[in-house]
Amino acid sequence: MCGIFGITGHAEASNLTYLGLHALQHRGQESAGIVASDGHGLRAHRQMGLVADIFDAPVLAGLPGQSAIGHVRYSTAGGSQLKNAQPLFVQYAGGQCAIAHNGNLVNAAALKEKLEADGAIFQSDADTEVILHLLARSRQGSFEQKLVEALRKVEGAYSLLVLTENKLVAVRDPLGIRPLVLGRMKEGAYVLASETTALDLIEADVVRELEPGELLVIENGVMRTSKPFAEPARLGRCIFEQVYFARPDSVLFGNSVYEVRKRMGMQLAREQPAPDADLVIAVPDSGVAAAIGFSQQSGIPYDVGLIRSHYVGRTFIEPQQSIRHFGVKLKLSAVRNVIKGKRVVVVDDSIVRGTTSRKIVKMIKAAGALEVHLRISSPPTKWPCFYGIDTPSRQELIAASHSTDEIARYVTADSLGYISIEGLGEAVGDPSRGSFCTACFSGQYLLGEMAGSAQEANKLTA
Ligand SMILES: O=P(O)(O)OC[C@H]1O[C@H](OP(=O)(O)OP(=O)(O)O)[C@H](O)[C@@H]1O
Ligand SMILES: NC(=O)CC[C@H](N)C(=O)O
Repeated sequence: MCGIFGITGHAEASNLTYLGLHALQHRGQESAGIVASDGHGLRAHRQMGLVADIFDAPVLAGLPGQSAIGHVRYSTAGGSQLKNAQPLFVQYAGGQCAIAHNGNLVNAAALKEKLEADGAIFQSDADTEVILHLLARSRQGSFEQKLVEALRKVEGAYSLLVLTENKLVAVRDPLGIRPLVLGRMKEGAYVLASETTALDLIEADVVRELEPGELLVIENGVMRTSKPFAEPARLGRCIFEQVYFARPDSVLFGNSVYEVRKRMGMQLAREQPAPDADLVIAVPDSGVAAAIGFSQQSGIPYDVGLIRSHYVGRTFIEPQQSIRHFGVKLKLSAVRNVIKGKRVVVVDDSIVRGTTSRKIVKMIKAAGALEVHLRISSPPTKWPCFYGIDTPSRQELIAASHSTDEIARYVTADSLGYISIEGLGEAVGDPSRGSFCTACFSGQYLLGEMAGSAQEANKLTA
């Protein structure tokens, strides 16, 4: 999913970027990087691993300047390798330029093939690099015009931060698939981040979300915006951000993520009750808000039945299945005294591959539960995402090939119930779901060429 953070007009730009990336670590754990500008040139530091392990005082001191951008990566295009770590950083005829990208471009492979046939030499496998090549080759006059020309050629999801010697540019794709929010510090510095939680940490005020199709330039402390640089045909905000990705303390697409998740849990309790249960527990972390909502709606008491180790990250976004498998066991353990002898409702936000649920149900039964009723606060995930979530093929998605009853048997639950897609729409405050992309649940990919590319790619990987 990736997290991006940028700041301009602050003497501590790279230190604050470090803090911002820390707050966005849940969006990507594979690699991280910061590129800073002192007004004359750019300096970069990128490495595999977690933010806290990569950056220390001497490294940050080597990134001086009043502007910086940073990235935490969860790979969706290109392997989990240092060469694909972001921000990508290049020198071209127009000067120096770094880019940090959240999202996924669906026509990157076709564009790359054309650029390579024309002599371009790529340094990474990441989709993001095509934007830099298109920008460098543009014959337009200004930097912004070159960037807009490049962006008109790409399709898919992109929230971007672009840094040059003297400009910080922020862009959100016309469908507004991934989030990007603008903030301001008391001293006047402008800040941009994937989620408001990063602004809260550095005590910046939230100004507003970037609009879909907006391009915003900050240069010498002055901000100007061109909106839209591309006309939005419709909105396609990622509903899975609300379900799983974002931190619950963030305000996303105008709503508190915590409140939205709690409403999902309440709706789930109305649609999929478990009247004879004694106890509601959550699969931490992303199932907690929904479990509290389920408990409040149903009147069944909530308790902490699973403990999460603080030293293991998110298992869904680990790149390899083998690590993911192991991660679940390492990460969660059951509280026997809470669970023993009870009929337990277990609430989680999603079942993607089924790895987590199967292990958890077994763990809870081993801890002495009489019955386990699994309740999921999103509909069955049946379709791959091409816009920034790493579920490239239908084979990996258990609900693509199994009915709810079959999944219940596979995970050894006594019952399994998902929220309906209509119920999810109610919970996110958009009953028609017209402003969201729900392709992972509905198979209805976004309109136009993107849908074509996505379905084509789906055929290739199915
Ligand atoms: O069906 P699966 O393929 O196992 O994936 C689904 C699980 O992955 C996520 O948890 P994760 O550990 O990534 O994140 P969290 O700690 O934020 O809940 C999600 O909350 C589900 O529990
Ligand atoms: N998850 C993301 O936003 C990934 C960004 C970009 N597509 C990459 O793989 O590096």
